[in-house]
Amino acid sequence: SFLPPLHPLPMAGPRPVVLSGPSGAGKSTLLKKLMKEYDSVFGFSVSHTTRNPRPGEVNGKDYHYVTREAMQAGIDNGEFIENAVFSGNMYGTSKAAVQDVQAKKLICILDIDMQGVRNIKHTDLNPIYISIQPPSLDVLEKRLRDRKTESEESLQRRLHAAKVDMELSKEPGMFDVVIINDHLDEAYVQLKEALLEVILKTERLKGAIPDFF
Ligand SMILES: Nc1ncnc2c1ncn2[C@@H]1O[C@H](COP(=O)(O)OP(=O)(O)OP(=O)(O)O)[C@@H](O)[C@H]1O
Ligand SMILES: Nc1nc2c(ncn2[C@@H]2O[C@H](COP(=O)(O)O)[C@@H](O)[C@H]2O)c(=O)[nH]1
Repeated sequence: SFLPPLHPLPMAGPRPVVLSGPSGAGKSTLLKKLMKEYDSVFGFSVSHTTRNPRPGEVNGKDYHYVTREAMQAGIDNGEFIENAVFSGNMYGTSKAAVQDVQAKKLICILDIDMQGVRNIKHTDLNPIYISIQPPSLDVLEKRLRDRKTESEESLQRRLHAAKVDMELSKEPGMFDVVIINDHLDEAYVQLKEALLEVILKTERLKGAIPDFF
């Protein structure tokens, strides 16, 4: 006769979320809105970088700001899930960054470049991949210039990377959802729609099964 298993099979927790797209497309702007509205659902994976902090950025919150030597030592030591060089600086997602968020029973959101997306696809993280794209390269350039965070050299490097990114994001299967961030409020609604299932699942499960994660 059929006997149910003594211990039910462990259920997988909600999938992490990867947000990618050209520098200046609006990833951080959208992410900050989302984290503010759903602070009990999402947690940000704080990357490491060798670039200097921008005015207002906080070490340990926006990034872990480290030297090249420290970053390379961490990479050599196997502490990173993925890492890349972008616009002349090193960036990477540490295993600890993702674990810190998961320990708080939050859905982990990663803000990473296209190299990061490709590398994460070879891991077992299995996230939802969302690309945030600008309406055009001209609009992107204007946003980056108006942000006043980049030198001319850094700006040109970012625009060059953006052209590649905009092409790659069209490759079938690269992203689950592509959002054009023209009007911020509309892009934000689309982002919430893309994440609705995972938001509802988390809110429901947090109430019903506290140890789901
Ligand atoms: N829909 C929008 N309309 C107009 N300006 C926008 C819009 N979305 C974002 N911005 C502005 O564009 C600039 C770039 O946005 P943001 O810094 O969020 O981009 P990002 O994708 O996170 O860039 P990076 O990858 O370099 O960190 C910011 O000054 C932001 O205020
Ligand atoms: N592969 C990774 N890319 C990352 C990571 N953290 C951020 N980024 C990407 O870098 C660029 C530039 O960021 P900025 O803050 O200097 O403007 C942007 O596309 C980010 O998505 C990471 O850990 N890994």
